[in-house]
Amino acid sequence: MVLGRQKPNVLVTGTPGTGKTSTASLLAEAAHLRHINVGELVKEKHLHDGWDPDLLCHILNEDLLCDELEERMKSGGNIVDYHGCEFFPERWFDLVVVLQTDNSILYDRLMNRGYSGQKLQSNLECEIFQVIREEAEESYRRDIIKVMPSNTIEDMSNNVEALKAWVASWVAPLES
Ligand SMILES: Nc1ncnc2c1ncn2[C@@H]1O[C@H](COP(=O)(O)OP(=O)(O)OP(=O)(O)O)[C@@H](O)[C@H]1O
Repeated sequence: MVLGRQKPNVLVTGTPGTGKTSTASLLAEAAHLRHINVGELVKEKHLHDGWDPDLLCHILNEDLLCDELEERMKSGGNIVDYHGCEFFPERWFDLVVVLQTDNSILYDRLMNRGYSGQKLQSNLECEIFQVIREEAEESYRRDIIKVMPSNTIEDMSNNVEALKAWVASWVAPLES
């Protein structure tokens, strides 16, 4: 495998509301990595095919997003934050973090954000059925996946500390 990056790329994924953006931004600061909030990037650079009126979100154009990210990923040192993971090239990531939140806690977080109806329901089901965890396990090697609880602030700070230590001990794989 030819990689050539001097810092690792980390994917932080999980159901909306599990704490990806909060965790990724703290980790970026702690480990001196670049945080890429995919939802924001998609809006900012119009990497979508319009608006989904049922789910009330942009319809991601995966090809445009991957083209946009390719160069940044080559140089390494990125934390990518997104609620999906199966369409990114596997070679981009050295670590895939799946955040998980107990359903009653997630319910409160999503309600606080004003989610309701189908959007609330589909996100809660996504977490109950561990859709993102399965997606990660089908898309990446098991040994690079870390499933982490994200129920409390203490969980978040433990996760950031553990991930910061992982980044500090990361050694670039030998190119061949
Ligand atoms: N581990 C945690 N403990 C307590 N509160 C948390 C935790 N993780 C996230 N939160 C809170 O939950 C809300 C959602 O967090 P955040 O925006 O980071 O989630 P997200 O997974 O990035 O969501 P989205 O995919 O919609 O962007 C925020 O108000 C945040 O402060």
